Amino acid sequence: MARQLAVQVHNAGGSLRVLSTKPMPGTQWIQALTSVGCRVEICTEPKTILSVEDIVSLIGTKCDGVIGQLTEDWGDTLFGALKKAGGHAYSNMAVGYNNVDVDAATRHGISVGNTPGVLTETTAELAASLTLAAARRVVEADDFMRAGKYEGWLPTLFVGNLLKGQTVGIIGAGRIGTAYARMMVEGFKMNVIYYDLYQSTRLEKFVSAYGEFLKSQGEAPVHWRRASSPEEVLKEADVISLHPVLDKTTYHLINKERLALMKKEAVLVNASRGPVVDEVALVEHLKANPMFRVGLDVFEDEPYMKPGLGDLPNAVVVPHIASASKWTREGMATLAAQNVAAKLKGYPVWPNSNNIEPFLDENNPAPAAAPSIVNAKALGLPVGDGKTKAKL
Ligand SMILES: NC(=O)C1=CN([C@@H]2O[C@H](COP(=O)(O)OP(=O)(O)OC[C@H]3O[C@@H](n4cnc5c(N)ncnc54)[C@H](O)[C@@H]3O)[C@@H](O)[C@H]2O)C=CC1
Ligand SMILES: O=C(O)C(=O)CO
Repeated sequence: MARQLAVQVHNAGGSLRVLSTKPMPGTQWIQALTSVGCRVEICTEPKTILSVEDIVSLIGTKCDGVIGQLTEDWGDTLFGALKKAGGHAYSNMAVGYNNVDVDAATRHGISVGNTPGVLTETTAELAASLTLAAARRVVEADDFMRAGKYEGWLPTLFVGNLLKGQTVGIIGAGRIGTAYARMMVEGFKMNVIYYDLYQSTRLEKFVSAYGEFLKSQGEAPVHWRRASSPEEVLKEADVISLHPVLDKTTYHLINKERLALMKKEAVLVNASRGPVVDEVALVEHLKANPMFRVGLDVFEDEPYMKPGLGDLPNAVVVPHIASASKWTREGMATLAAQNVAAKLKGYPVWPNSNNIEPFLDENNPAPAAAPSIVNAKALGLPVGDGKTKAKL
């Protein structure tokens, strides 16, 4: 029998019971649930990652909805337990949902929400931060200063890579990949080559227009190119940033063979999911190519790094913080709560998950809709008109 885990309760008399497996930032998300009559129970256990058994215990015998985390294994066992407890709604507090067996949720008639859009710029900014930190060896230099090794300016001290006029490669030019590309184009006048299953017309139009602007200023224009394979990107780009979803087509997308195609002094950034990169092959490549650099926010075996990665000076590593801005994390919590609240209230699905701004305005009623349900079609859920306003 799993021990009783500590919870914090809001609106104790609420007719619907919604569990959050972790405390989340802000209060708007709690109001989104209590305002529609939910009792909200927040697990306050200090344990970083709850087990399936922990969550089954928290769900108990009556639970209408759950907000969970990307570190949790949401599959047949948990959706079966939620279904058995009378539940209908689940949401990840994340846009990525590779930790969720969506088919299992659908089989149990449970909606699966995610939180797109609210973390796009925050994540892209962290990827840009990792790009600069890796390209200009900031962490190595910081360590050097703190160790008291600085004896004065030298022509060759921590020489890194210039970004201006170089080529930035994007693999996965969706919301975040496109936002990152724009930052690198606007900020450093980089040329773009991207690979995605779909054409990114927004990115292409932006780079073309910005190139025309630069020409009007008497400056060299920037260019874009859509690659027909990841290999094209890896061979041509000086900086490559990974922003695809993690699925069977992107697992180990960067492997030993593709690393060998990259320029010896390239910078590789990963703020998508760790398993997109074969991390063992990456460690070997970093050891053999000291001028090759990486900036990593995610890891194949989170929270652990593959052996040797943490010892390498040409690797910048941070603990999955790409979406960690106050506005974004509070917004993720709000969207996740609204996904659950809307499903429990029988509201339709929002028609455009790429425009979630209306759900984040604290001064106006949120739409009476679920911001983003990834199995809405499979569950036959109605899609709203995008106009119905009501305070969730
Ligand atoms: N490190 C962090 O804290 C964060 C990580 N993420 C990760 O970033 C991912 C992307 O997020 P968004 O840009 O909002 O999603 P998105 O759905 O807008 O973009 C993902 C892109 O990947 C592309 N893609 C899918 N399979 C591909 C393949 N085999 N090769 C190339 N491209 C492929 C899709 O066509 C799409 O354009 C999320 O799924 C999540 O895993 C997202 C937010 C924060
Ligand atoms: O939203 C996601 O997919 C994350 O990784 C959260 O930062």
